[in-house]
Amino acid sequence: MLELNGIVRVFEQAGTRLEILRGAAMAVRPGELVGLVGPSGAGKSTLLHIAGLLERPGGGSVRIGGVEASGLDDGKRTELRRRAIGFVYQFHHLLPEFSALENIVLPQMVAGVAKPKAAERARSLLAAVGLEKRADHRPARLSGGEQQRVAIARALANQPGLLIADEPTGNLDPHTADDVFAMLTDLVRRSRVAALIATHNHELAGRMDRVLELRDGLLHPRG
Ligand SMILES: Nc1ncnc2c1ncn2[C@@H]1O[C@H](COP(=O)(O)OP(=O)(O)OP(=O)(O)O)[C@@H](O)[C@H]1O
Repeated sequence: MLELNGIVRVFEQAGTRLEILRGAAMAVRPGELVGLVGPSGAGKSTLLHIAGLLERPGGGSVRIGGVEASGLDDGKRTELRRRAIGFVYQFHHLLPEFSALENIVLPQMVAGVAKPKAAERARSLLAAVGLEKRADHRPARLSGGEQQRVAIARALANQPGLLIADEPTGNLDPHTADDVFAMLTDLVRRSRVAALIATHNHELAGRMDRVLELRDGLLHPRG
């Protein structure tokens, strides 16, 4: 579902060249959970931005569902990103003035799904993350773990083939992180999404199918 080859990214800072990615390569299959670890500043977020078509690499190939993204113009890249990729971040980024249900309905309506169908899917996703009774709550009335569950349901609203998550449980206490992570992995496996998840939590990383370590600009299999 996701294939990266020879990914290069160089930043220029005050006259210094920072070679953050120097030919990183990886692939994630449908239903597979791949963990991404590495020291702070190694370039994990940069790699996720490139894999998520939010940033263009300085070199290399990004294929999403067999489509080579490098040759696409910005409009086509946005279209591919909206159709094929769901994102979860450390902070939920839910819209505060909308309910949990509406937060999951809206991205579907943007993608052209009619409201009744979008609401039906949103309800089933809320049930899948154990929040069917919280459908009408605004984010401020949900706990941190519940907010993150809604964010995960929202990321899966348009049935993406690829889920990209950057520290999805990084803002939660250890017990809640554990619960949310278990729910995320279960949902990913059941919906056959390919998932690439960056985390500093080595215990959670160890529960994924594979772990890749980003070091010196390259990806190394771990374990
Ligand atoms: N737009 C930019 N311009 C210049 N340097 C950048 C830019 N974006 C990232 N960097 C640098 O690239 C390096 C990698 O950053 P990145 O956020 O990808 O690391 P990370 O592995 O996700 O770190 P952390 O685990 O701390 O979140 C850092 O040294 C950062 O300062």
